[in-house]
Amino acid sequence: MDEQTPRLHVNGNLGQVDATVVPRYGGAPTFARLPRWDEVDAADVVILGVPFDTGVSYRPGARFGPSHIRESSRLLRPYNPAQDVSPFAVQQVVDGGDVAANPFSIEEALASIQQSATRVLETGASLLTLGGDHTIALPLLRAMHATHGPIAVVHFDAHLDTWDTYFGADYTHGTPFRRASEEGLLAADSCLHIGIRGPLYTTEDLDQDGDLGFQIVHSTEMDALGAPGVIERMRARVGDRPVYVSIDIDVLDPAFAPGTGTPEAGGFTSRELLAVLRGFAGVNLVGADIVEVAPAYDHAQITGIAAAHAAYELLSVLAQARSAR
Ligand SMILES: N=C(N)NCCCC(=O)O
Ligand SMILES: [Zn+2]
Ligand SMILES: [Zn+2]
Repeated sequence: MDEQTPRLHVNGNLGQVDATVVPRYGGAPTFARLPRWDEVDAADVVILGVPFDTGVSYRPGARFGPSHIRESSRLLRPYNPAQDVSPFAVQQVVDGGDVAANPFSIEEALASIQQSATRVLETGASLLTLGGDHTIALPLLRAMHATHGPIAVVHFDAHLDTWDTYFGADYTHGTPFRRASEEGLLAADSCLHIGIRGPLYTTEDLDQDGDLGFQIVHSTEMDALGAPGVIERMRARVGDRPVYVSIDIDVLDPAFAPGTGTPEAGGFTSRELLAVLRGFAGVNLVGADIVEVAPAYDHAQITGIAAAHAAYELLSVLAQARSAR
């Protein structure tokens, strides 16, 4: 540990740089100004960045997502009143840096991402990944499956991402959950998309998605169900399976997340997303990603802040599980 940097230190866990001593806008931009992985002996949760966007079909730029989310996370404070937990005090959370993903070979990038994820999971730590485009969910699910068996994916997105191919390519940001399903990585009767909306190619997109076993909470259902109703649907769907949460930031309305590659009108507010994420407390959450943050289209860190807060709620859910043990 850098002796010069005053950090919060609770329950033996090394926390954030003390913002009462070192102003938040200074110092290294690890997520929430947490320690790096190499600054602690052991970690309970590792945050990994995946700067990769070779799988996008429209606006590029999500390769800059990890650094933008980290920069946008400097203001996060130690205690989360919404979940009554201090996510960095009851567990050791660290920033594991970025995966070196080849921008010119998608398959090589997928292998590197899976390898880095596996390295985290082998230590027994939980993994939270900051993307990157949605292609990265596939190698992350490969690693999750190797550790936990069939995974119940709860997928927040405007898009199904169960399309077959784009321009003949198998590995793209519109196809990760089709590939994951074909590879047998998913608990087919327990997966759920939340926030789906917008124009499709044909009605077959929905039929094929249903054939793979997915269920959908459409964005339009939020008004009638509210966050509590969506949480109820999610909890009934996943039961006590190992759950992986994949958040495409475009699940939010472009008003709340302009900085993304394939925006669609009519999405959730950030308040709605955060409320649904809090509903994962008590669910067997084994890992998560937040993807598709493309800072070139962002303004005033709107999208980055939404992503950072989504990450904070997920870390708080993991903290609750740990303190309940
Ligand atoms: N944003 C993600 N992950 N996928 C969107 C793909 C939509 C399309 O190109 O038609
Ligand atoms: Zn999307
Ligand atoms: Zn997506």
